[in-house]
Amino acid sequence: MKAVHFGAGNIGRGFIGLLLSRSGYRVTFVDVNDAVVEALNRRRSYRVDYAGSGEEAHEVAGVDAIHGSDAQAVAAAVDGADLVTTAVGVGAFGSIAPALAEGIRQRLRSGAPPLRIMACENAIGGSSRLEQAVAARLTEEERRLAGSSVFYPNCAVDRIVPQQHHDDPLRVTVEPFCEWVAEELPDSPPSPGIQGVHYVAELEPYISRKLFTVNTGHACAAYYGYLQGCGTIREALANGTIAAAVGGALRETGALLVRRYGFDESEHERYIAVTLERFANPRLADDVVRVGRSPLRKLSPDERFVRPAVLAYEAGLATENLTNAIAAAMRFDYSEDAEAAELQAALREYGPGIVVSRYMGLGPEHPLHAAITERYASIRKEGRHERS
Ligand SMILES: NC(=O)c1ccc[n+]([C@@H]2O[C@H](COP(=O)([O-])OP(=O)(O)OC[C@H]3O[C@@H](n4cnc5c(N)ncnc54)[C@H](O)[C@@H]3O)[C@@H](O)[C@H]2O)c1
Ligand SMILES: O=P(O)(O)OC[C@@H](O)[C@@H](O)[C@H](O)[C@H](O)CO
Repeated sequence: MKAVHFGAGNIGRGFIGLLLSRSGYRVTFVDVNDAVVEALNRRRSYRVDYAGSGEEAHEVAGVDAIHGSDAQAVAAAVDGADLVTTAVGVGAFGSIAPALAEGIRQRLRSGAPPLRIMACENAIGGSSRLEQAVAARLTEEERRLAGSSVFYPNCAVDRIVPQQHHDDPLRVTVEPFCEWVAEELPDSPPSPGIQGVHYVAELEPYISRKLFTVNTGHACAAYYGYLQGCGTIREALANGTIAAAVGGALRETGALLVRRYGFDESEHERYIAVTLERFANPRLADDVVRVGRSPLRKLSPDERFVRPAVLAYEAGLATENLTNAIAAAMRFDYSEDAEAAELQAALREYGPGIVVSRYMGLGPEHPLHAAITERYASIRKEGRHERS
């Protein structure tokens, strides 16, 4: 069985590629990082280390890579694939869509069997968004044919894989925990057996629980930590005030998740406790600037802050910790992050009110708008950020 995986980065090598290989797939990575593509093709294998479980390192073998700029080769690989996955970040969908569309076009011509494309990204409806990007590059007739032979199950993937500091560009250290939940689509051929993948009929509760617990809590720790000059998430959580703010935000999203999806309250408390233990893993140095990366994406309406805050507000639940964390995120001025630079430029040029309306979709009439802008005015950067 052949899998084509877009994005040979941290989660691509440390989670998706690893599980696919363990499940018997020959994995071809597609990436735009020259050094990673060259090393994968030269060595055909890489090593995954586990931070802290006593579990032995795993050698992922039988892999190769195609450079993303070689659109013809990428399309041919998609044409010959049994499965396609991605972990490139949703911002890169526009650049992988043309070669994916060409690969699908070739499959339609050759009468290839049905194909599943799973976007393993942190996003609600990630695969559906990729489907839209690909569909925009197909003709109406191709879209009709692809509609019954190319399937895009949405996914929730969870494993903390920090920025790597190995000399070897392929070696990757991951936390032992992992979870991959995928949608079982009606009217599609049976889902492939992939070790560790849990199929569900309805993904929304799972992606919401993951994004609004793991990622909301992570982002809170990152933005407050950054403001206090912390280098890592673990360091941020050692600060009692930050830990309390993260706990407060997770109580707010927790109340929403329990109310909206019927999760058992005590089981959800356990889920939060496990999440916080994972953040504090002493063998994993996770930089606040990695976790806080791309703040405009994280502050967008369907993401980890604004969506739970709006839904909680509409349900009559507390939102104070979430709105405070949004204000902290607006102070993320890490100059090496392009979105942080854009956010700070917009704040300077238009002011916080316009930024909240434009990027978060919360107009001045929304009660959360004033809560965020008032809190933003009182939050200051206290420390100088030190990278780990
Ligand atoms: N790292 C984690 O802890 C983690 C966990 C769960 C989900 N995710 C999600 O996985 C995705 C990737 O995150 P990551 O941490 O692995 O990031 P990363 O930067 O380590 O990896 C992304 C990879 O995609 C490649 N890429 C970018 N544009 C590309 C293109 N046009 N074509 C081919 N390759 C391209 C990059 O070169 C890089 O190797 C994101 O959506 C992230 O939210 C990350
Ligand atoms: O990948 P992002 O930028 O959406 O979020 C940063 C981290 O919160 C994220 O990568 C987590 O480590 C991951 O989602 C854990 O499963």
